[in-house]
Amino acid sequence: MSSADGGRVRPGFRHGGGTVKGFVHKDQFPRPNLNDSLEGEIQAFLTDEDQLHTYDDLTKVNPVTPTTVLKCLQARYNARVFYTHAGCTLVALNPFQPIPDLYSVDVMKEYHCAPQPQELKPHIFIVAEEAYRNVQGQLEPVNQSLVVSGESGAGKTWTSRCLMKYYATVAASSSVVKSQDIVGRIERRVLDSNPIMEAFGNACTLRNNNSSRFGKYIQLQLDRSQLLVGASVQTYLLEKTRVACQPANERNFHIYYQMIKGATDEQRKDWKMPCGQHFVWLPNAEKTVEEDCFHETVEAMVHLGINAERQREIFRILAGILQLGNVNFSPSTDESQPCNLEEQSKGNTFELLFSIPTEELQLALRVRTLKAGKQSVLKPCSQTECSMRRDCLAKVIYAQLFEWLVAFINNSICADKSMWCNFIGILDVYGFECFQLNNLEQLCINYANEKLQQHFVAHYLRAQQVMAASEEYVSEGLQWSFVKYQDNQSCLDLIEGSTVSVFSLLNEESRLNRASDCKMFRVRLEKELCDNVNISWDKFSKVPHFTVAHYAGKVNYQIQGMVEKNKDPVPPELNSLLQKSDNSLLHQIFTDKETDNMTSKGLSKVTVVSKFKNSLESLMKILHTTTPHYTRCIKPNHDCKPLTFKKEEVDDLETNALWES
Ligand SMILES: Nc1ncnc2c1ncn2[C@@H]1O[C@H](COP(=O)(O)OP(=O)(O)OP(=O)(O)O)[C@@H](O)[C@H]1O
Repeated sequence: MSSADGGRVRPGFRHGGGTVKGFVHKDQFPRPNLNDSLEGEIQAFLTDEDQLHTYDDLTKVNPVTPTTVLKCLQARYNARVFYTHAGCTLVALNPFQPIPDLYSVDVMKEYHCAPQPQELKPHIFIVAEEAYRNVQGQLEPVNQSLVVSGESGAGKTWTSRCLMKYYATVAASSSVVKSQDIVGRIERRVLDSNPIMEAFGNACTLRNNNSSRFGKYIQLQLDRSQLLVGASVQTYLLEKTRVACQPANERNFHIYYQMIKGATDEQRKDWKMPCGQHFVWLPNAEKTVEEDCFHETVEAMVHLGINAERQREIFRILAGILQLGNVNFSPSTDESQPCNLEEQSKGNTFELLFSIPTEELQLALRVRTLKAGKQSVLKPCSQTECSMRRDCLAKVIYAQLFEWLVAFINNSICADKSMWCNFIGILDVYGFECFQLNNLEQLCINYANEKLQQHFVAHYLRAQQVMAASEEYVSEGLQWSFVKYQDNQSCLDLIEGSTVSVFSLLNEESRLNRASDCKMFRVRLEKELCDNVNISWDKFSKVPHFTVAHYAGKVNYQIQGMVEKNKDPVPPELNSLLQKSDNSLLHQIFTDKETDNMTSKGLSKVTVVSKFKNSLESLMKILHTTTPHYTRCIKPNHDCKPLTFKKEEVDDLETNALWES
């Protein structure tokens, strides 16, 4: 998610919160008085440099230390080997360039047809095939989850796409039906959901040119014959603020650049977007990324059944949002600078794009309606308030449009429940985040990671118990022992607990909706959570914050703005305005649902954290009923340079936590 400065701070994770240290051979325990001998063992292991790339499972490395493990990964990377097992986890190193034939249909078939795929070279297709075979197997649970994690730019989206392509190939139902109708083919439609969701939900950031600004869980539905018959997508926490505010040197969502770069003259005319027009909300438009391909998005829309008229409505809405960004409410000393919306937007722009009368839009942005008993009082907004209302309008429209698209995609690809019996889920979630300034977005993301960490720990320990009991280890006379791991339940209780927790206090403050909520939230946090060891404060800090000791390290969260973000208010005037739109899509997405959920003050009855917590709980429930498979993607250098592995830059917090001992 966004960071004001884009810079990533490395918290003291090496000595930070507890983590799963995994399962290491007893002889590998680094005891304080054996430091020298451990150092000796490390050096001895590293001497055989030519052999390092041959370790296809990091549990075979001896001793297991961050140094030895990273050296092995580096050696493998330099030998162009990008996948390595780490016990029950697959480690995927990002090559940052297409590798010929690594993911071809022939390679898919090789893994799919192999009697023992795990005997082939480590590959994401081993994970895919194992999950696929488990679905057929007798072992419960037969439903599978593929959890893909890693820091921004590590390759999660790429990996998820690879997995989807694998199943769309090996489990293709159309080849059986021999359908010639490519547009109607379910696997084609499932794959086509990717370019659409990426166009609307991904953006070029400092860390990744194609960064997903939302989390997603895709469920691939299989019938009795193991054929792919449908899919459904659940998304989490779209970073909607990006539409009206882009961090320095980053871009807005891809779709906007696709539109300005790929539209025909006719479309530009329709969207009132003449060539050369400057858009405040479209920074760094000169930067072109691979994902700037409009026709691919449109083609995918067509395949999924979004007809020309709907597309037109969608693009008009998007163009309208862009025009909003050019509306300026600050007083101008320049007399020639227009001050009303109509003049600023050159005529009837908003009437055409949003299908709402300009005067009404102007009124909704500039005037607040206060209820005093049965009477309504109109109060002009300050310039700051006007700008906030404008940004809010843009964000709420974009977020609702995204939600509508996801629902449309689901309608188009979801199979009737009677048609499928099992599923393979693919979870692509944002990794643990720690910036110089962190706020509600990071708190939610890191909370999700705490949840997944807990799930991983439980699964990891179960897997290790099975492994320890396996004949292989017994026959080799190896003794294994658990290394201390810290249960992160107390940190989860701190964040989400039902009695007194960060979320419960935040929600209370949000509901009270008092003017001094930031100060009150701080006071209450300090008072009510003063005995909790997982939270601390630096009372002398100029920026009020609290620090949470997460499993991957400590993170400071800024208190300023957190309550407001949690309330996520939408002025009621804006909602009623959008409901009046003659753009049938805009009208539809604002009619049913939003109003039911709003209080008269424009506050959502469900706060951001409650909504997120609920959706995460549903996800965890699903994960608990499946057999999980973990893939950890690793970014080998900060600058996304092809084939470059910089050990010192592999600072993925959770990855290090995995093999630190
Ligand atoms: N296996 C791969 N082979 C070739 N290139 C890859 C591979 N994995 C990732 N990449 C490259 O790395 C870029 C970043 O990967 P990706 O977008 O999947 O990261 P991410 O982990 O999803 O990041 P974010 O959290 O920001 O969304 C891709 O756009 C692609 O160029």
